[in-house]
Amino acid sequence: MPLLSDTIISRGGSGHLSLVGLPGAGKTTLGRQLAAHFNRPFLDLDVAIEARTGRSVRAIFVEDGEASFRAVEAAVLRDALAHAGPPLVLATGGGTPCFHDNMALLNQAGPTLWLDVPIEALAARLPPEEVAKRPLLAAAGGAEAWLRETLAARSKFYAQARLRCGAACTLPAVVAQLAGAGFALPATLPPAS
Ligand SMILES: Nc1ncnc2c1ncn2[C@@H]1O[C@H](COP(=O)(O)OP(=O)(O)O)[C@@H](O)[C@H]1O
Ligand SMILES: O=C(O)C1=C[C@@H](OP(=O)(O)O)[C@@H](O)[C@H](O)C1
Ligand SMILES: [Mg+2]
Repeated sequence: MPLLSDTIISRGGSGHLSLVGLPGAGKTTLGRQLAAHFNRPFLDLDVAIEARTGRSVRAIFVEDGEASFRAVEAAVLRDALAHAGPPLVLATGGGTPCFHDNMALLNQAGPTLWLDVPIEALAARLPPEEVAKRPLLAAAGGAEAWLRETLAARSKFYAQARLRCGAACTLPAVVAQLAGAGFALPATLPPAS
C-alpha cells in the first residue's frame, strides 16, 4: 500500500500553497484560514520581511525605496520556499509575483492561486487605515484608480498562477476548488503510532 505521503506528493499536494493578487484581495486573511484548514504552517511574506529586517514594510519603502524592498522580498521569499519542514500556506505581498522571477519560483514550489477579486470590492475593503499600511497605495491619489492601473500592469504575472478564483474567494469555495485540482489532502501527517 502506498504511503500517505507518497499519495500526497503524487497528487501535487506536497508543495507550498501560495496566494497572489492585489492588495485587499485577502491573501493574508484567507491564507491564515487555509493554513488552519489544511493544518499547515502559515507564512505572511510581509511579516517575514519585517521579522528579518526588524523594520516595517512602510519604513523600508519610505527610507530605502521600492527596489530595496523588492530585493529583500525576493531574498526572504527564497529562504521561505527553501526552508526544511512542512509545506506552507504562503501569503505573498501584492507585488511579489512581479519581480525577480518570483512567480516562476512560486509555481515551482507548489500550487499557486490568484485571488482575482473585482476592483470595486477591493476598493471597498481598503478604508484609509488599510491604505495607510500599504505604502504604494498610500502614495497614490486614489485607491481605486491605483488598483486599476496596477492590475493592468500586474495581471500578466498573476495570470501565471495555476489556479484562479474570482468574486467569491471564500474558504469553502477555495477548498472545493483546490480539491477539484487535487490539492485537498491535509499536508501534515498524523503522528506515527
Ligand atoms: N473575503 C473578504 N471579504 C471582505 N473583506 C475581506 C475579505 N478578505 C479580506 N478582507 C478584508 O480586506 C482587508 C485586506 O485583507 P488582507 O487579507 O490584508 O488582504 P491582502 O493580504 O491580500 O492585502 C482586511 O481589512 C480584511 O479584513
Ligand atoms: O502591492 C504591493 O506592491 C505591496 C503589497 C503589500 O502587501 P499586501 O498585498 O498584502 O497588501 C506589501 O507587500 C507592500 O506594501 C507592497
Ligand atoms: Mg497581506
